[in-house]
Amino acid sequence: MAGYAPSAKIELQNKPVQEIAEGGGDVVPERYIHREISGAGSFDATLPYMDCAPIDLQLLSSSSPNRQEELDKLRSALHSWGCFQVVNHGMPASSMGKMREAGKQFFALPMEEKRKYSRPVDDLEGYGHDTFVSEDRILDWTDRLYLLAFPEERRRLKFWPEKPPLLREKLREYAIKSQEILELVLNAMALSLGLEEKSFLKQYGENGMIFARFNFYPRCPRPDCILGIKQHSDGSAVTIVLQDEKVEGLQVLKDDQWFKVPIIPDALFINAGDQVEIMSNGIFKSPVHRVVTNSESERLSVAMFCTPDPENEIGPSDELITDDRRQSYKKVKNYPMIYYHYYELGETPLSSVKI
Ligand SMILES: O=C(O)CCC(=O)C(=O)O
Ligand SMILES: [Fe+2]
Repeated sequence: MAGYAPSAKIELQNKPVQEIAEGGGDVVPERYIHREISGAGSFDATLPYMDCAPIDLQLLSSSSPNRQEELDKLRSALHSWGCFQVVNHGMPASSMGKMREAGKQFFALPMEEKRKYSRPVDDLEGYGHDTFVSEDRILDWTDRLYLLAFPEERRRLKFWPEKPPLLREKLREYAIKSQEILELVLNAMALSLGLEEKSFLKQYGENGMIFARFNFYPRCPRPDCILGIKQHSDGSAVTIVLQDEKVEGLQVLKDDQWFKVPIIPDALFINAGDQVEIMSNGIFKSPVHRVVTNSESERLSVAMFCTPDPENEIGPSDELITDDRRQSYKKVKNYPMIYYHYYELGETPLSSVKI
């Protein structure tokens, strides 16, 4: 296969993707190649777009007579897609722009500057790329900066880049706003299912955490067989994604068909994570999604993974367990631990807690 270089495997597998990409040429290490899907048009640009109407967050949490209609829209989007785009979310467009700018400026820094924030092998936080214990896991064409961003007092600033100065300041603000959005969304989710408004937020707990992940996808010489992020669902309760303002790449699986997520200016993309699928007893889906690469443009996104208090027990709400709908998930604590264990092995984490 053209561009397939087995001999490069050991030498290159731990390099940042950005360095491989900057090396030029179309030879990429074997560990990035999805052989089962390689071939022209695998990640076809002609795929349909996800055609789900954006949700108005302000309306969801208002006392307007149109609120119920918006709650119904939310329930239907989460049931069929597991995700939606949100407008009127309260995140200033300027904050969104600054976050993208900060991320782009960070990845544009010289490697030695970025390496000051490298993720240690036994840690989740810091700058780095995929590392898998298992040799046969295919690697993602992305470099990342992963930081616990909320609550503020739990930040580990040694991983927070000093350059560009914009990053620390803007991420701090962005995380506080993200927590507000999360709370509104969890409450609306519960209400839309006829539950007590705070029931999901109570499960989430007061000691929940938000992890920010800047995903940088360099230009890729083989978009036909290399993925920016392989298909997965998120281990969070809710993920709030700030997409690149120009470059598409995110795709969602629904009924065995991939759909492209369109770029809607000033909207945020929100998806349920596995823990909301559990709380809703499977009524809401934690969608399988992936990111494709492209050879023309790099792409940057920022995902905010809203993660319940690891001490809290997460489980299907009692009211959602009925004669017609049996309990489909076990109660879990610290689900991300379970998630990473199965993800490493290439298995579906959520299956391990299904009854
Ligand atoms: O880059 C994106 O648009 C989504 C990223 C994503 O799915 C993730 O970080 O889990
Ligand atoms: Fe994701």
